[in-house]
Amino acid sequence: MSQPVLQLSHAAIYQRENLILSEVNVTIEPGDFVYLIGKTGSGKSSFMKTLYGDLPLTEGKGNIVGVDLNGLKEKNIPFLRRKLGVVFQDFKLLNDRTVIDNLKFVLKATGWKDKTAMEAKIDAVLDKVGMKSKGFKYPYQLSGGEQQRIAIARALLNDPELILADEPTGNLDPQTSVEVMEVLQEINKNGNTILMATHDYALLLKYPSKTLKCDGNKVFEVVQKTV
Ligand SMILES: Nc1ncnc2c1ncn2[C@@H]1O[C@H](COP(=O)(O)OP(=O)(O)OP(=O)(O)O)[C@@H](O)[C@H]1O
Repeated sequence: MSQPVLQLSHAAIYQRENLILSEVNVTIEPGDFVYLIGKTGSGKSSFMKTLYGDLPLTEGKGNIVGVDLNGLKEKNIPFLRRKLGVVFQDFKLLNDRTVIDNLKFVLKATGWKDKTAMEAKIDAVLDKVGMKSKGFKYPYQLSGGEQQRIAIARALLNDPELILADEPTGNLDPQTSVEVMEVLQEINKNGNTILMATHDYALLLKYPSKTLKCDGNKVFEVVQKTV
């Protein structure tokens, strides 16, 4: 049996002294595609931030990609982030350099040295998101959907055990959202585990999958009606 990529038990999530979510019990297995839904302010981002070490886990137990979230030290956060791929609503690409240089920047920052290996990896991740021909563009020369595909490529660079996507389609129109979702579905089919926070119910209906809901300070699994 393989280990879950995420296991939270009796976890509580705080923003400073404010309790946002309590009694959180969540398990994600390798290969899963899991949605995290809930109204604005229900705690989706706080949940995600706890998982990538931006908020400390002070109550309950948490293990993600083999890293213990309890007492996670500042100096171990880069190690955790290397094992995760994080995708944000606002892409967070560096506008002063090309797509290839954005990706190279991350590889160098995570210890890659071999130029040929870096080029091959960049080529491979751009291919996965259908953006091989756009490597020489600057982010501002790309559409929102294309920028998000580059952000997904960036998340794939270090072969993450889990991809955390926080409202990845939040800034995109419905058609572009579907295109980005197709990319996420494809990489999930190829074996990547994905947790995606969203409030886009149209996507949930179109691509049904295991769904967790934040509501009333709790997280629980909801069963989707497939029509
Ligand atoms: N930095 C912060 N300091 C204090 N409270 C915060 C902070 N960030 C968020 N909160 C509070 O935590 C609660 C949960 O917010 P969070 O951003 O996790 O919700 P969300 O479900 O992601 O909402 P949205 O869909 O709008 O992003 C809200 O009540 C919010 O006001």
